[in-house]
Amino acid sequence: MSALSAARAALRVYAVGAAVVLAQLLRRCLGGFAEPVFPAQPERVAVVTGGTDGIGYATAKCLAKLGMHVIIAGNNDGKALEVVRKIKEETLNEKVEFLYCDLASMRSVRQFVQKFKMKNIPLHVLVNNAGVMMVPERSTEDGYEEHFGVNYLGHFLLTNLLLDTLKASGSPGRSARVVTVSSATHYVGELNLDDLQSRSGYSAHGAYAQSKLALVLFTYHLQALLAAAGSHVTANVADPGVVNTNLYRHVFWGTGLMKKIFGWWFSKTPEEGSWTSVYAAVSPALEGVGGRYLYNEKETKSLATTYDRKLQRQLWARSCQMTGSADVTQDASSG
Ligand SMILES: NC(=O)c1ccc[n+]([C@@H]2O[C@H](COP(=O)([O-])OP(=O)(O)OC[C@H]3O[C@@H](n4cnc5c(N)ncnc54)[C@H](O)[C@@H]3O)[C@@H](O)[C@H]2O)c1
Repeated sequence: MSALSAARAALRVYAVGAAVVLAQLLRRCLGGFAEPVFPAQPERVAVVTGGTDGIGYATAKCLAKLGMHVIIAGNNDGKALEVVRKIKEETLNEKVEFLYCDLASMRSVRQFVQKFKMKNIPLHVLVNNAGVMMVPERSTEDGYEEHFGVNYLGHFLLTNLLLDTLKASGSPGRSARVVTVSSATHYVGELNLDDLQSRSGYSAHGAYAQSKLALVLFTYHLQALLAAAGSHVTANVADPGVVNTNLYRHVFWGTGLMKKIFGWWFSKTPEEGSWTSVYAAVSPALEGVGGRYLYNEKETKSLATTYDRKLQRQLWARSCQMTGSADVTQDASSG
């Protein structure tokens, strides 16, 4: 990517961010974000990636409050004990735990799944929440560009490895659910199938937006495969809006400063940012409903390209190759 294309990618990301911020400010002036009422979820099990921080923490806490057994899958093991203790204390739910999972390592993702499966418990909700944003050019353990590797491929592999458990846990009228957290930046993302790893030139903004676009394409294709197989599992995308978290630690210093000073005013709180994920995870209105892009707890349209079935299939096939995964949903649909 040339310097000009990188600057264009950055401008596009900032433009979409500014549009979301303006809409959020307007909403604040008109009364703000009202906390939705979610039904209790006893006997249900959820895995939340990146649940030690930000939106993931708020999601894990909210699900625990609803009575779910919550397993936080994360790489922030330094915080794990404290986070689990806090959630247990605040929700009076003892069924909260942490299992190490570094999405930048396929080996770690596989180990996580192995440990999870050894528990012999069902899985009703998988929230693919963890993410990195605008990190300097770096590679994952497996040699993939970090945004693509962590945000997208790590979750692709995790979901595929957990699909059999999700399928066994869903039932007619009570589907298991995959919730994948994307972002408004997907609207300005471009998926370059010939250069998914940004080898021809790196733009942190472009790479983040591409990973978030890939997650939407992934979700829609997953939903199509699950529906074709008659599985009682649904897959939806949640867009949290602009949320006051540490995700912005790598942004341009001027933007970071603005966020520090005025963030409380124009951003959602992590709790507000988690509501769309929780809505996707538990709302009765979404029973049996998949393949939706959800924003502010409502369905909305994603970028036109995300509905391109051919592109979805191409990305899926490439992702199977890159993660060394069998196409388990295909197997299931034919079996
Ligand atoms: N904050 C926002 O404004 C915003 C906007 C749109 C979308 N999102 C999305 O919301 C999700 C949560 O972001 P956040 O704002 O809470 O950020 P955050 O930085 O507060 O939390 C991110 C979490 O992801 C985890 N994580 C990072 N790398 C990981 C790895 N290799 N393996 C496992 N876990 C890893 C971190 O440990 C952390 O727990 C992300 O997917 C982000 O892209 C956030």
